[in-house]
Amino acid sequence: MFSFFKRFKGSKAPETAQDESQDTREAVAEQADAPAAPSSRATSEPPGETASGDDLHDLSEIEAETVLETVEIVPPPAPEPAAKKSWIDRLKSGLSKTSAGLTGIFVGTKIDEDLYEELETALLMSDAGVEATEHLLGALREKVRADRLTDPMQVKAALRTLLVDLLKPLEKSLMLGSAQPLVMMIAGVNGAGKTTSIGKLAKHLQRFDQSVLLAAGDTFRAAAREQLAIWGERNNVTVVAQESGDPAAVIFDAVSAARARKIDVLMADTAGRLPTQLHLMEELRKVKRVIGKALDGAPHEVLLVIDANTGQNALSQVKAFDDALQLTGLIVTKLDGTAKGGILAAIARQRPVPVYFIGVGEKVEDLQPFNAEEFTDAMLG
Ligand SMILES: Nc1nc2c(ncn2[C@@H]2O[C@H](COP(=O)(O)OP(=O)(O)OP(=O)(O)O)[C@@H](O)[C@H]2O)c(=O)[nH]1
Repeated sequence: MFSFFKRFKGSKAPETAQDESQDTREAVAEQADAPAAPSSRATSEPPGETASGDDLHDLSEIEAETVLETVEIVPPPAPEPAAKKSWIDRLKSGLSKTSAGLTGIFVGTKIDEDLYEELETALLMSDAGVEATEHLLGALREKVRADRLTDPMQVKAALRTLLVDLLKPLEKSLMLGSAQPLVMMIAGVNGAGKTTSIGKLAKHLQRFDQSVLLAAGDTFRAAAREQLAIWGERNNVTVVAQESGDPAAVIFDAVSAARARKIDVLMADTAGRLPTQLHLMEELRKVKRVIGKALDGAPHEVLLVIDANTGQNALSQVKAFDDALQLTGLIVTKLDGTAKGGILAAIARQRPVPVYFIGVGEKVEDLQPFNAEEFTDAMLG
């Protein structure tokens, strides 16, 4: 069982350190009026004690010296009653277009060049890309030889192992509690699913007793701001928004508000943009810099949302946004109804940025943590 999120666990900080941290918070809060002013103190905050989750870890048991360890917290919450199908079922049906090309290959056949050729075509059609496809086929041929496999279903099992090995490094749980607020900046091209994913994630975080604040950093599209504001109202999540202006200023204000209100997680939406729009990419870099001025060490997470339908183009997006922003994670949306689920193999091979969540639909429970084994099983049928 994998965890939905992980919680950062550190020692109960000594009183003095807490006081210092408070001073630091106040000092930086004062800078909120001057967004351009450089941070005068480079103190990183000790992990804040979150109001929630105390039932899971008794902090008093932790030794005085700083011990940093990660702890798996509760598994994904039970799906809402309306969601009849389990996550695995939904993942499988979501990925059915991707798996359609791969599942039949191993049935009623023998291990020969035709089998490898068919597999190569299917992997390329799933947008796994040339590099990952060559890597998988080369390793598979080697394994068939070394293990003297004779049954095509054994070859399928070997492929499963290789695919899991390839995808495993992408598996990572989002860590909560390493900072308060934990600041997450979310970027992506237009329509990738940023705003919707932020909404879903906010709901998940609330279920884990995390207080959430949203920053409507998409100042470009009024409708996007309104979409987030309406969503926030309905779900009792505060949204910091401004009529117009600089996204960096909006997000700076939001970070200050999150600090003042002792919010657990701040998610900052940004306007969609193409990596080729260099001035807009520069704007994103500025947003990131300004967040760092509002809070040392922030943003703690820089997430890129990619639409799986865009296949190999999504890989280019990962590379470009990673070069510009040093991404910490990905959210891969719209895996339902795409035949291009193999794109995760391409990402694993060419730019292995961790995949925190995958989306297979529009409902809250359709966004879940990425698990390499589950994903491989759904992909191979
Ligand atoms: N089928 C499906 N649709 C999704 C998924 N994730 C998001 N969507 C839909 O994709 C559309 C675009 O989502 P948004 O969240 O508005 O995308 P955005 O990146 O914020 O778009 P911009 O604000 O234009 O940059 C919406 O209709 C969402 O419901 C998913 O996993 N599966």
